[in-house]
Amino acid sequence: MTEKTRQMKILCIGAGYVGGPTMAVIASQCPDIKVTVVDINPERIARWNSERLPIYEPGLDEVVRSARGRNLFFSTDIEAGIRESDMIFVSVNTPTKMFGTGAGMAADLQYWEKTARQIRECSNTPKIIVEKSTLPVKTAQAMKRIFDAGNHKTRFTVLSNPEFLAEGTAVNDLKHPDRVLIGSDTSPAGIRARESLVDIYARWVDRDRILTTNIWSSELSKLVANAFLAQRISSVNAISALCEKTDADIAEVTRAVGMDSRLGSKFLNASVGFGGSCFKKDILNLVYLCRYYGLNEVADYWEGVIRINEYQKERFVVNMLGNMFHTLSGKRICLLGFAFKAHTGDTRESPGIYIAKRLMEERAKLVVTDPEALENARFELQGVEGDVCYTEDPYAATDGCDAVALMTEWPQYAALDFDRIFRSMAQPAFIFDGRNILDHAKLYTIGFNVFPIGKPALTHFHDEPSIGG
Ligand SMILES: NC(=O)C1=CN([C@@H]2O[C@H](COP(=O)(O)OP(=O)(O)OC[C@H]3O[C@@H](n4cnc5c(N)ncnc54)[C@H](O)[C@@H]3O)[C@@H](O)[C@H]2O)C=CC1
Ligand SMILES: O=C(O)[C@H]1O[C@H](OP(=O)(O)OP(=O)(O)OC[C@H]2O[C@@H](n3ccc(=O)[nH]c3=O)[C@H](O)[C@@H]2O)[C@H](O)[C@@H](O)[C@@H]1O
Repeated sequence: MTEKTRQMKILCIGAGYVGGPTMAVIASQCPDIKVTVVDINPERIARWNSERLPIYEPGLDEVVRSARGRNLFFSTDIEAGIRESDMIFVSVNTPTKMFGTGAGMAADLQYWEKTARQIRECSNTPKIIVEKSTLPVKTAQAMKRIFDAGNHKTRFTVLSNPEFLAEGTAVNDLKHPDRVLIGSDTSPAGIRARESLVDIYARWVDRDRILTTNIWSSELSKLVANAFLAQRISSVNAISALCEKTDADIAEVTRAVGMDSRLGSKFLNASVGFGGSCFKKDILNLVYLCRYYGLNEVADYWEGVIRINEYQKERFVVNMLGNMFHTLSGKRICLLGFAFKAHTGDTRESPGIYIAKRLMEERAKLVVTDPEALENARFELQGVEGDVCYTEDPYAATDGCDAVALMTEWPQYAALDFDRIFRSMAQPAFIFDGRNILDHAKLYTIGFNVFPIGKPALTHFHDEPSIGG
């Protein structure tokens, strides 16, 4: 092949929830580009090469199957991948740092830095390095310094291209993104690198949805997007507490508020709290950055989003305890769902983890059920002292229970036969709907004592409540 027709080679370091699906979609949209995904975790790579992918994501199997072995490859040979690639996406994890300065707040950049050093050592040809992981603003500067230090072999150009996919809808989000964001510097090499990444996305994304910005705006926009999304949920959840005190109904309030076109109706569902690997860590990262720059009022403001989320989870437990006669000791409670949201098996930072631990502290006996997340649920709760068992069958899980606490909004849970469940439960039977997806009036009629979020409770204990249809 001549230099002109040489096949472009993309490498992605990090075969996780972002690296795997993102590269699978790029490979399926660009059959002429060779896409390789590498990881230090051999089991993960083996799963990507198997029929049982390491993550559950609707539509992902088909996309992977269409490209794997053709122009999509999963490998543990990171050095070979680096050597042969033109463009390297780095999609390693950037968790909250748990030690030293910034512990519990700053992003832990050790995986990123190790990767940067490895890239530098193994590169003999020019590389475009794409920040795919979510990173503190100014990381690209640190990366550039690492790449340039003692490097006389070749040139590196760093771009920021944060990912906005949400789990459960990742394939659709990647195929039809609201926007693609690419940050670069304005040197000729920066612009050239940016244009080559724009050209890749432009194969399937309208050019007017591909935003190009300076690199710091791009890095910061990712943190801000997540902070705004989480802020919306904490705002709704804060108001749900007020609704419960005033007999207002959070669904009616959010409908009325969301019909204002300036606010919009999406992402206004009250819940037991937000989870997922990113909202909390990215806001903490933002808070840390603000404090680092001496912006303490700004930091306090964003920290409030997390405080409300913690409060919402604790409120849920206290509500269960108070309504179940102030003791959960020895009571059997079913956690209906454990994933942090529906349509994923991911349980990272799932509110279910906190609720489960608190309920076990109260010496309740737990039965955890979830259609996709049981393996991860077991992992999250390993070593936690208490009585917990797991089953995929929701009817077996609720059998003999005193209470059901709905944690995840799996649509199949709304369609369960609650007459049957009620008959199999201890009496009085309680349902705490942490996602407001169940038909509360119907559950009440069946005989349950029903506790939604941000809506009047429906109980059989006092005067007949007005359930208002
Ligand atoms: N999970 C999500 O929905 C989203 C995540 N992000 C961001 O993307 C980044 C990655 O997130 P996930 O994919 O969820 O993480 P993940 O933990 O699922 O995947 C990261 C992978 O990187 C690998 N890795 C770590 N160090 C490595 C090294 N030195 N060399 C090779 N592989 C290495 C790990 O073994 C792991 O498989 C994070 O910064 C996250 O904030 C951004 C948007 C969405
Ligand atoms: O950076 C990331 O990791 C990603 O974080 C979120 O995606 P994700 O965490 O996968 O899922 P979301 O749909 O945002 O839900 C997050 C949490 O908020 C909860 N939620 C969501 C919406 C809502 O109205 N109410 C609510 O409680 C969900 O149940 C879930 O626990 C963002 O939506 C993505 O744009 C972003 O790329």
